[in-house]
Amino acid sequence: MASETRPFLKMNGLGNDFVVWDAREKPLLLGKDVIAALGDRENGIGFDQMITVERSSLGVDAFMRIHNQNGGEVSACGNATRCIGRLLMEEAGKDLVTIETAAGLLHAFDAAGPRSVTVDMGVPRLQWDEIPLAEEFADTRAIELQIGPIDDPILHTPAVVNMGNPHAIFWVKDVEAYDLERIGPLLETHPIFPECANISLAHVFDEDQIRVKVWERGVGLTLACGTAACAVGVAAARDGKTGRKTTIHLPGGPIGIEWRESDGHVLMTGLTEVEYEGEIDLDTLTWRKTGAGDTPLQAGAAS
Ligand SMILES: N[C@@H](CCC[C@H](N)C(=O)O)C(=O)O
Repeated sequence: MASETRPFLKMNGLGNDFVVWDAREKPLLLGKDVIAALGDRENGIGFDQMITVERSSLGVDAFMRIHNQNGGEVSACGNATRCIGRLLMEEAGKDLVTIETAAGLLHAFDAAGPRSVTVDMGVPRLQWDEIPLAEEFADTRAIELQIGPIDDPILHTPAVVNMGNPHAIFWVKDVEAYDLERIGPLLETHPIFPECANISLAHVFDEDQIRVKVWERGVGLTLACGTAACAVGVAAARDGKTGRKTTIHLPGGPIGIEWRESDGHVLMTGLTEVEYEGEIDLDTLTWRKTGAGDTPLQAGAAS
């Protein structure tokens, strides 16, 4: 029997990278172990998330399925929504598309600047049981972690926000002063988070400018996380640390966040990039590059 070869695209949003499959015509079902093997950076293609574009049962532009590098399926990915939004807009020649996700319908539209896309990520959920947390907290701006894995009082009082997925934000003096690779896994799996959580360290360094490092649930350290950027922007404004429009500076670059006053929606704007085209033999999991990606942007062209 002939082996099955499938084309894919490798993309990223500020370094948060994805393998993207088009499964609208031909479904693609991969097991957790296969996804984790493909996501492995040493022996596989290597990615933070695997994104499967499927037909929407609601009749919008597409459904986007998201798997973390460890093979677990999750509901939200901000950077991938911008990347898939760009692909669908280019394909249809439109400047606004609607993407169905497990977390709801999201609208993506062309932002000013080449390859820059804005996504309306909807309304953040802020109640303790919406995060979700394992016990009740009236105020989610700073919850008390009773069992702290780390001997540092600052790391016991995160703000928590759900942006379609759970986020905990630890306000620190300097994000560089912490070994996030060591503390990230302990905080991600803290018993207060029944579904685990994405962990951000954040500090405001100038007016409405926030430096952030993220340990992603099911992935690890990442160059950028769109939903974390949204969650940090919301947590900062809620706390009066910033206004409602912020720039979140991640290791991979800046993301613009607006927590819109009129309707409480969070708008996220940032760059997208096609790295290369590839194809994979699904029987042997051997893969190769088949085409080039975006040409580098001129210095100063990004916005
Ligand atoms: N990289 C993403 C978030 C991906 C999902 C996350 N790791 C989770 O488990 O919730 C983003 O850009 O938002």
